[in-house]
Amino acid sequence: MSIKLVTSTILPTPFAEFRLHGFEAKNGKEHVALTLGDITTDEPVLARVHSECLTGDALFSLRCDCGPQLEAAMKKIAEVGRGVILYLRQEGRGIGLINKIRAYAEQDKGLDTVEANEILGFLPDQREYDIAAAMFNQLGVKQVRLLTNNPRKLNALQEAGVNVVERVQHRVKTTAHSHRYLATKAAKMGHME
Ligand SMILES: Nc1nc2c(ncn2[C@@H]2O[C@H](COP(=O)(O)OP(=O)(O)OP(=O)(O)O)[C@@H](O)[C@H]2O)c(=O)[nH]1
Ligand SMILES: [Zn+2]
Repeated sequence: MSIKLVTSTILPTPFAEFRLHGFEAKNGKEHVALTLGDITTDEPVLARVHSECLTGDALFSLRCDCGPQLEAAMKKIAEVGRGVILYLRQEGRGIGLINKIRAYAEQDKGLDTVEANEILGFLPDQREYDIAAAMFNQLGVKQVRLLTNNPRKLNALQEAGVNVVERVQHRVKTTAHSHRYLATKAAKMGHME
């Protein structure tokens, strides 16, 4: 999929002063990347490919681990002084915000996160990672150390042409609310320790 880097600016945060890059995809979707330091050298770059989760990233939801994972990625990158976060607008594993709320309503009735997607007619995970490869390329990133526990994401990124030289574990604390969700991801979606 074609995507282009449109504009960049400074983004001061509590963790570091990042650069914020705005991308526009051909389908009209807008994505962003945060970068810190010189990520264009040959040394592998600590990287996180984060999928949008409005409820977790912005509304402090305890149903998932997305918000703490995003914060942890920003902190880890700030600590080493160099890295990149791609923030992909693939809300709800690609089904969109309203459908994710529908899926949560199904989970309120007892289904797990995979069954809820399926009963609504979706695959458990509809995300695509081709744009991530294109974004890394445009940012000049050559090799990455990827912060993830998700084997599907790892494979999809490699298939899309991203040179992942290392998988870096990216676990955050489980809460009483996210416990079942995380257990289902481990059991049914192969998420790693
Ligand atoms: N459809 C659906 N999407 C969800 C649900 N809970 C979280 N999400 C979405 O799942 C995505 C995050 O996916 P995860 O599998 O948690 O994490 P990941 O980024 O793939 O894996 P890691 O790299 O290990 O964190 C975000 O787009 C969330 O909006 C849910 O119950 N149903
Ligand atoms: Zn989430």
